[in-house]
Amino acid sequence: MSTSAASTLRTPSLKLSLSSRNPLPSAFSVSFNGKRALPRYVIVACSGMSSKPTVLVAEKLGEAGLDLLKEFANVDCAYNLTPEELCTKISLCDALIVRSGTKVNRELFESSGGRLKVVGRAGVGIDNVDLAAATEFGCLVVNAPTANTVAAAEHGIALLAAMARNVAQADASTKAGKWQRNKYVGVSLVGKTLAVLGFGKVGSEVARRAKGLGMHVIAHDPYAAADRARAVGVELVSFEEAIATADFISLHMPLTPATSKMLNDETFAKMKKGVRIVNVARGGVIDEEALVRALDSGIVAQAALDVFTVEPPPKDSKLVQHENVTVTPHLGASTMEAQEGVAIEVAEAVVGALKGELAATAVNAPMVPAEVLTELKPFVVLGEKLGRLAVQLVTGGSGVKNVKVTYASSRAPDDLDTRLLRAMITKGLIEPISSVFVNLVNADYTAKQRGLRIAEERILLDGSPENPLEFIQVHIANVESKFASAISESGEIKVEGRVKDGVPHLTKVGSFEVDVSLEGSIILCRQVDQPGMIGKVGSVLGEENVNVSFMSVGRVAPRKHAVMAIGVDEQPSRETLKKIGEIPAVEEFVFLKL
Ligand SMILES: NC(=O)C1=CN([C@@H]2O[C@H](COP(=O)(O)OP(=O)(O)OC[C@H]3O[C@@H](n4cnc5c(N)ncnc54)[C@H](O)[C@@H]3O)[C@@H](O)[C@H]2O)C=CC1
Ligand SMILES: O=C(O)C(=O)COP(=O)(O)O
Repeated sequence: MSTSAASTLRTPSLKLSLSSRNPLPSAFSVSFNGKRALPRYVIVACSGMSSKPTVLVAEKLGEAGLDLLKEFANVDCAYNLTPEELCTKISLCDALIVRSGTKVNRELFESSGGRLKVVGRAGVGIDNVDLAAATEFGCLVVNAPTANTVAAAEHGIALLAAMARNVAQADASTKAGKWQRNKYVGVSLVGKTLAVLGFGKVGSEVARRAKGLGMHVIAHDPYAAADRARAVGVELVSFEEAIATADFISLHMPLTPATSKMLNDETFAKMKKGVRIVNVARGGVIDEEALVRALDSGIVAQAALDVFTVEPPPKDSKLVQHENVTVTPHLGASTMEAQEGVAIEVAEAVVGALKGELAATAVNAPMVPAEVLTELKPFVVLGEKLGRLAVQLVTGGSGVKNVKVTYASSRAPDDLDTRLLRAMITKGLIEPISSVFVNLVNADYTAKQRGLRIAEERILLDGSPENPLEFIQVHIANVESKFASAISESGEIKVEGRVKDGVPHLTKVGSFEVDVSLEGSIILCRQVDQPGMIGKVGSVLGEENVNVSFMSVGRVAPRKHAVMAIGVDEQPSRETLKKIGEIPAVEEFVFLKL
């Protein structure tokens, strides 16, 4: 009998696997290579694939990105598929890469039959991806948020200048053989006020460039930091002030329910007469019919649009055809440099996700800084195992509905990000009792769907905050337990665990203190405390060649009740478990698979 299985473990590098072929995988597996350098921001993705995965590239992607993908996967470049063709193909694909032209909707996830595990958006805006559906289906969505920023900003500035000087209209007129120098007198940019709406990556780059053109730049962004704006020499103002004072407005916010049709009849009415508008964000942030009315009435003197509510817009679109409107066919990100960069950025994210590594640009899962993740690794494993143990102790009652997780730490609550822990505890709680696959992406969603309420509680401990956590407790309320001793004084199933030398341990069951490494499986056994019990149980297991990896006894008082926790490497047969139950001093016992 070995007393510890922990000695061979090294610091694990976290690798979460998710296999679509196995509905109940132990999907959160730890690899012990310890070699990988983690990216700055990390997120857990998924793969348990044995053969080469297949990546469907549905829109044109730069060669450098394709080369990266080909090193790891079978790459199917199939552009201009109809939605029906895409739905048919998707069931054969593990990952899909798109730009803004493909609708990645619920139907597509349904058609994938659970195989699609990663969607890569080769660009920023993910409004063409149904994130709720992706999350429900446990599909990670990654994007390429940085590589096209400058391209979009440069296009915004190009449109601003072209609009102010009627470049497109004058070009068409000149090519038509006319020479209309008086008709195309423009307006100057210098000294004019530009309101940047959405002071994120693109917005701030536009602001920087506009300052260089001598414009007075203000910005509105409810979520942007004032000091970041100040650093560019830009004042953050309210939406009302921005639209009322601007000579030019440039739009740079994402399309969300909150920003949809942000510019509409009501807001156009509050603008300075003769305002000029640039949109390289998303068509949907403008009510396009209202914009036509504002152009006709002269409130808006000119507009320059790269993006439209429906792309491509109808041929007879009044907006596109309007003589005071300059249009481009969604070219913001379309420079050679940006497309090469975006292709590499998205290909790296998709390959990493398929390998089960931690992706840097996840959109529908929490991003946890690498330093934090490195610290939390063993606690994440502990959380999942405690969830698994706790739920297996339930035998009846009103269902697993109310779970409380207690984190005891000497760190201030702000210093402890529990999202990853909560997700993996949820996984541990749900997977043993359902056929649902739970990962970091869909954990909260799945819990909600099942009516499982997970309340989190912190206990602030004195002492050194060196370790992120002292212990984690999982409590399940309003249930009966198949191991009565697991019910705590407050009437709930309670299990507690700690990390010792990097290895998760079970340290409390109900009111009984135990100490068993959380590996393999566990037998919990309550008996009348008396000499020889360890030997008796050990020899029953030994007879069947079941190796005991760890054993500990916790008791309320000498010669009273004691709970023995036994870690076993192999699963004992029914007969062996029955023999343990028949040992006279044994009052109850349970076998739990981790
Ligand atoms: N035309 C094109 O080819 C391209 C278009 N884009 C689009 O440009 C937009 C901005 O992209 P990034 O700067 O990379 O994104 P980002 O996420 O860095 O910036 C967006 C900013 O909008 C702000 N915002 C959110 N709601 C707002 C509201 N109600 N009012 C004002 N601001 C709000 C956010 O706080 C954030 O600072 C996105 O819609 C993106 O899809 C980006 C690249 C190319
Ligand atoms: O990145 C974005 O948000 C864009 O709008 C670029 O779209 P595209 O990849 O050119 O279809």
